[in-house]
Amino acid sequence: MIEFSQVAKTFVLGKRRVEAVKDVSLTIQKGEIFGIIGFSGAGKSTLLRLVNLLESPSNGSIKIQGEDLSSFSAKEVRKLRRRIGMIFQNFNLFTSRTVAGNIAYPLKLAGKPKGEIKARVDELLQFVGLTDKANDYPEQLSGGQKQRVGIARALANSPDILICDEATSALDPDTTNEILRLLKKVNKDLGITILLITHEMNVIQTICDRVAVMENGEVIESGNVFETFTDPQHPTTKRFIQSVQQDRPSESLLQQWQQSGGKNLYRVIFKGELANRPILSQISRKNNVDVNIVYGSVQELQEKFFGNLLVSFEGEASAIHTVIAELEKEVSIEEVLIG
Ligand SMILES: Nc1ncnc2c1ncn2[C@@H]1O[C@H](COP(=O)(O)OP(=O)(O)OP(=O)(O)O)[C@@H](O)[C@H]1O
Repeated sequence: MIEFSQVAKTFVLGKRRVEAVKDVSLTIQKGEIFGIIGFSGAGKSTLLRLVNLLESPSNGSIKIQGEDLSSFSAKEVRKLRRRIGMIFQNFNLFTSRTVAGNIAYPLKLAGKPKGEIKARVDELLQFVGLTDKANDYPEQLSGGQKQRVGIARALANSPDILICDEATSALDPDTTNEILRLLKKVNKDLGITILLITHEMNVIQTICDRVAVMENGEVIESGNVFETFTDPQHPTTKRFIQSVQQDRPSESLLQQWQQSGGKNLYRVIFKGELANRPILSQISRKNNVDVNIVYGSVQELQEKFFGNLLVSFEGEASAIHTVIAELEKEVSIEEVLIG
């Protein structure tokens, strides 16, 4: 659907060159929700702006449904932009237009007849749950409601792709989840491919199918969200995941545990259907070892279980050894170093 091949974007500012995007190759499939995560300055916005040709690449090519954007005439660029809806962190609504007026705007630009515009606006208001706010002005709305208007406006011309630029970064956690549910509905019910950028791992975890992690203009890791969460490779990816996982208690609590005579701690990671089997208790019981869960969580990720537990064992040293060796055959287990 969207194919980046060795894409680079360099800004030249006098004698300074800023390599905002370097050698990015990614394919976003039709119908998926693809998230790009990275810290500030990683190059995410630049990459998005290349998709609707607000910027053109310095190198490489971008194709949408097989068409190379570099060959587009001005007219084709205008047509392309109609196929791509966009929503923003700060909503970018027209303050002097009503909710209905904001949603009608792109339809007017596209030259649609009045009756058709009215019907489409009503349909979109219903889709985003704002029928009763049609005649309000943006300043009368909450942040979540403003973003709903932004989404309705982006959908007006029935795009194939929706691009979301930090769409929930200005919202509180509850409103963020509400907007993420709406984006999921846009994807599922309307079949629209979503490309989003964010610095919040929660957004990736909640709605994305696949993710790419960017740093210094490069994609440092990409893949399926479940695999990336359960087996991150790059230290930056691990940092993002820790921000939503809290997979170990604070160092001071760990030291208290050790000082009070606590046993060695092990991290046990269960994935998918393994979480349905009582492996920990079965293997421990068979070897006459007790298992103590000290910290951790079991979460749902992409409709699969993902367990991340800190445990200690009590029993004969050789029996504990056997338990760990048997567990290693089924799950990921490693000793947690303290300090
Ligand atoms: N028009 C521009 N001219 C010069 N440099 C730019 C321009 N746009 C972006 N940059 C630079 O390119 C780099 C990547 O910026 P970009 O905005 O793409 O990152 P980002 O990951 O989206 O960060 P943020 O979340 O803070 O927007 C930064 O160093 C930025 O200063």
